[in-house]
Amino acid sequence: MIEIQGLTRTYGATTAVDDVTFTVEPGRVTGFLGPNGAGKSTTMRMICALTRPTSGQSLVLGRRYEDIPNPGRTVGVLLDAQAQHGGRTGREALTVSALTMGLDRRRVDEMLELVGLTPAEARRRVGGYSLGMRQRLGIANALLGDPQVLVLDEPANGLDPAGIHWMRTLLADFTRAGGTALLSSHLLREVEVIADDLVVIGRGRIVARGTKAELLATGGAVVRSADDATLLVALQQAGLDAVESPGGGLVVEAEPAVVGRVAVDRGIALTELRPSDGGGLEERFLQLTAADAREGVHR
Ligand SMILES: Nc1ncnc2c1ncn2[C@@H]1O[C@H](COP(=O)(O)OP(=O)(O)OP(=O)(O)O)[C@@H](O)[C@H]1O
Repeated sequence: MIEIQGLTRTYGATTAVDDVTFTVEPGRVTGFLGPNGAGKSTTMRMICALTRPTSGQSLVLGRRYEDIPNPGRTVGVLLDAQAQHGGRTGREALTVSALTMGLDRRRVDEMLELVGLTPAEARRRVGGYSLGMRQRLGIANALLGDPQVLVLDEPANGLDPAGIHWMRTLLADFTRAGGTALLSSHLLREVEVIADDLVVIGRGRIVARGTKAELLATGGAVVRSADDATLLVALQQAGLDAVESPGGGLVVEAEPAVVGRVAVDRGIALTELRPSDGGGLEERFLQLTAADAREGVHR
């Protein structure tokens, strides 16, 4: 379990992480979702004691990370797959980690096989690896010490759909055995596929958390009309939380019937009206973070 309580980090006038509280449960994959610059990496770095919190704390299995002896045996971490030493081969990189942690070298071969890096690939220098291969190596490195907890920052970045499916299976096996997994992503589709629970962050603050099913169930409505600008004002005047969807139309935090009633009352012809659940987590995510996305970095 990871328990995060009131975690805050400021850089000068910027509050990168703002009073963040959530729990990552064992036996489940928790997706940490947010647009670029939302504060995911900073939060994960604070969990792993690489960044000092301005206030608040995080506990991994009841202890501060810095108080865990030989932490790689307890917490597997992948923070930046690109940052791996380019001059070493994949096998050498894992061997160095294994020796540092006091592990049997045989563990290296097991992990290479687990992440699907062939012996020939493992003999190549990491500098020549694709991003997907680096991610696999980084995951092998995180799993090397047979940890109970995984903290993975954007692990699916660079993986193709088959790679993402592979990761889902790998993390499902890990959590089925009682492991705790926290993984971040700014790509909703990845998280939708992989995670059981979700924590959504925008501009350093938690904007939603719950099981994936819960967040989808409270999805609101998607609406398009002959005059979206007028409809937006009408919905907001009716006290509803409505925002423009980057994909066109409006996302409204209300039942479709309520949205339809406002449109009828104002005489606005609708061209589309449906529960946003049908569009998956993406609309929900955009709806949740639209107001919180940092200017110019929301995608
Ligand atoms: N060392 C630092 N110095 C100054 N500002 C920082 C530092 N690290 C992060 N920030 C700022 O804190 C905010 C959150 O950044 P962070 O990297 O945690 O976001 P993120 O959600 O991981 O984004 P991304 O998906 O782009 O990696 C950003 O505005 C970033 O510019």
